[in-house]
Amino acid sequence: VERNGPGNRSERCAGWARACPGLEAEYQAADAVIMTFVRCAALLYAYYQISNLHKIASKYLLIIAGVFSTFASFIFTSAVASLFFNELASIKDAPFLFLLVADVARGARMAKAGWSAGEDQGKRVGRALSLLGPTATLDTLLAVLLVGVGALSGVPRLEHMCTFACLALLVDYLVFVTFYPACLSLVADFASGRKEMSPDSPFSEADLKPNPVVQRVKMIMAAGLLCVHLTSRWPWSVDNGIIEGPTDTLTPATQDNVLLHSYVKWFSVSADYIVIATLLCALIIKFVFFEEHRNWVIDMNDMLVKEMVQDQEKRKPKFSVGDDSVSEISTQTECGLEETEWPTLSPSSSAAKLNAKKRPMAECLEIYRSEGACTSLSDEEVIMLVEQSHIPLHRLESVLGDPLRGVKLRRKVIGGRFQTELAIKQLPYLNYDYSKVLNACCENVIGYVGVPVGYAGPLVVDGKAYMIPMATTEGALVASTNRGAKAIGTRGVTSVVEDVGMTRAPAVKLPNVVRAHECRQWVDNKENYALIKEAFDSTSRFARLQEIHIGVDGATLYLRFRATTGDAMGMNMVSKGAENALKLLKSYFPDMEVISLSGNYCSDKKAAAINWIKGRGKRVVCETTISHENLKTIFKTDSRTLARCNKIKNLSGSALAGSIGGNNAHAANMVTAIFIATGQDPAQNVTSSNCSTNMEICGENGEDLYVTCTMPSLEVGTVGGGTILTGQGACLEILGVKGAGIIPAENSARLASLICATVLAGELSLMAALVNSDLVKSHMRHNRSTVNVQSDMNITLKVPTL
Ligand SMILES: CC(C)(COP(=O)([O-])OP(=O)([O-])OC[C@H]1O[C@@H](n2cnc3c(N)ncnc32)[C@H](O)[C@@H]1OP(=O)([O-])[O-])[C@@H](O)C(=O)NCCC(=O)NCCSC(=O)C[C@@](C)(O)CC(=O)[O-]
Ligand SMILES: NC(=O)C1=CN([C@@H]2O[C@H](COP(=O)(O)OP(=O)(O)OC[C@H]3O[C@@H](n4cnc5c(N)ncnc54)[C@H](OP(=O)(O)O)[C@@H]3O)[C@@H](O)[C@H]2O)C=CC1
Repeated sequence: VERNGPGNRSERCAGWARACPGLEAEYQAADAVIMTFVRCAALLYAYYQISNLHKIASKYLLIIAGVFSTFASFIFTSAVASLFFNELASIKDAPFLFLLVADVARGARMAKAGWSAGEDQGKRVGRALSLLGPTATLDTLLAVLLVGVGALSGVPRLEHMCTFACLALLVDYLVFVTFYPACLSLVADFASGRKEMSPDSPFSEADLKPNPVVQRVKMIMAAGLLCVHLTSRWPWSVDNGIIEGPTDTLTPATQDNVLLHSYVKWFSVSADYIVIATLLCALIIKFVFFEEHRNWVIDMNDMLVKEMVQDQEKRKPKFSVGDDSVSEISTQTECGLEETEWPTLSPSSSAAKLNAKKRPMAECLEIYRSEGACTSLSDEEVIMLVEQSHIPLHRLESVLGDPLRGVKLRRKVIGGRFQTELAIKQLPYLNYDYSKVLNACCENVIGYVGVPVGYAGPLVVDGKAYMIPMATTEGALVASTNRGAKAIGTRGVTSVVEDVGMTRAPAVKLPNVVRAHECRQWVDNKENYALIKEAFDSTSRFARLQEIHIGVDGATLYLRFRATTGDAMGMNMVSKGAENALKLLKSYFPDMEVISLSGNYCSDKKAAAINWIKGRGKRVVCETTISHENLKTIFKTDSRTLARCNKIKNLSGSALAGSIGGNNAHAANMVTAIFIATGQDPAQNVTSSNCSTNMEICGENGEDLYVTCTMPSLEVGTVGGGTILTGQGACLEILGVKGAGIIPAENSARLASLICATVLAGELSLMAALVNSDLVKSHMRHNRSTVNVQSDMNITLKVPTL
């Protein structure tokens, strides 16, 4: 390659790591233009990578992969480059180059493998490396050959930069296959167990498998480029026509010429930097203010939503009925979305809409299989794959890497399959954090049901006033509880709580009653119990076995494991512990058969006397005294009437009905409303509503009322289960019991005492309504809507003629 410089100077400037003499002096306009172009391209490429990264992985991965792989590789490259380049400072474009060659997405994919939930992160990183390694090798080879072409360009600075870029690529590759996975395994190990850092979608090896078609194209390109390099760098072709000129032949200029030359040089350099600076500012502004991200963005769709809200008053929708997304959004706003909170629609869904042409099935399948995900497929294409059973409908969230888009597409598929589009559109789905639901609270999600939350209070419990959130659709319930809280007043409720512990009772069968008896005796032995306890406790940081109570039925044993579970309700925890304990027991009794991990002697979610008698979860007792004055003014009754009714209704009536744990008026009402509001398992209202309400006259003249509520089996938690959801978490926060307490079970015990105190308030108020014959009247006022209920006038009762 030959190049003529100023002053008729010829200079050979091609080849690996060969310095270009007089580089600074020969700052040409072409050089500046090319360099500006390269820098702009680098910035745009980096911007593209950053704005696309979140599709691959969560923000943690973005931070790990982005910061670590770019920064570490840059440091290593600079260190290696200093061995080849005398003046490292001359490579001032190195950062730009690095932006161009670094493949952050590759790093993010591997990070995802190490970060996904589950065990053996280290192994998965190794597996990811074995899958990504060959592609990374081919990519690096191809990139080196491609960038190496720049080193033949004849533009000095570009040649210099390309040489550096090749070096950077090789170092980056070495870092990626050695240092990076090692660090990743360490970080993943360190972070394992921190649930909040788990990624939003599980690791799938398919994510890492390369597209074979692309691989083949890359290999052909690499072969072609190799030929170019061989012909350009082969000794006989390089020698041909090369003039090894003097290194510095600048003609001495006049004073004016020198000045003019420096102005021109200054201007070209400044212009170069002005272009870069302007581009950088524009990109930053675009990214911060106009770009679409997962959690905070206003995109075009949101603008449509805003317009819809504005149009709502006029009741004239601007959009055609066929526009599915808009009509759904319209439903949402009518369902009561706050106008300031805009739903986040997935970037891919809006992008997908622009991609009007649906690609053929085979092509979509190839993309899905090669990427292991559907991020680059349009909504229609994804639905096509679902309908052809290539994607299970319940895996939508994970293959899309976008929970909201998963829910949205499932609604479409279900709506189409069962002709329920119109009904499904009435079900809200926007403005909800589905990432918390995934793998924790619900499957096959198509939306959510809003339940109104009211508050009762202030209710004073153990000297502190609380506002009690209650989620219910039973009108009059909150009003009633509120009245009870008012009557209790500042005297408040006093509570005592005992952490009984959660139970799980597997049913195990032995060959005969003798063996069953031996087994029972073995478990009852203190030393053996210690072994079982060790096995049980090893499964959790918080679950601690307290007792194994054994029920016998012939040769079948029911081992009722009872364990405290910190601030969690604890069903998953005790089940896990019991399973491990059974493994140990089986090693001593190989002839023991585990019939079922739950033998109904626990007893969970079914009415059973055992929980009433032995307790389950938290046992709470509350008491208060209502003054004669409050009974008269607030309840419009007196202590004798209430105490008498309580005896006849809650004690004798329930006994006559054969009720167990039902010596109360409506404890289940308050229990369930608070359960739903605070993310408890609603099905556990069965056992949790066990309550004995007692009322006695008291005071000097027997005009005050002493009331107690005893609830032996409140199954509640402030961590785990539905408590992690945003709204439910907010209600726990209102009560000041969100998450784990400072001492284990502190928060869950407080929640239990608040529920029992609320039950007491509700019991009082309903009893008062009953003795005053106010029940029907109040429910007609608070509990009967005129919407959707046919007017009485229009109903004609047709009496059949005989
Ligand atoms: C979880 C399964 C279903 C897995 O079951 P599996 O057999 O491992 O699942 P699979 O991957 O082989 O898939 C089989 C099918 O299950 C469904 N399926 C599979 N995964 C999903 C998903 N993510 N979303 C939606 N559907 C799913 C789906 O239909 C799928 O077919 P496909 O559609 O793939 O052709 C199974 O292990 C199971 O049923 N477990 C029991 C869980 C349960 O019932 N829990 C209730 C709570 S327990 C309780 O509260 C009360 C208690 C226990 O205390 C009462 C007592 O004392 O007894
Ligand atoms: N499996 C079953 O048979 C049944 C399950 N359920 C469902 O189980 C879920 C509730 O199970 P549950 O075990 O309560 O909750 P989780 O399964 O969510 O377990 C609680 C998790 O929180 C961790 N944790 C962190 N801090 C604390 C703390 N301070 N106190 C206690 N645990 C803490 C525990 O750690 P660690 O891992 O160390 O234990 C555990 O991983 C509900 O969704 C319910 O619907 C309901 C009935 C039956």
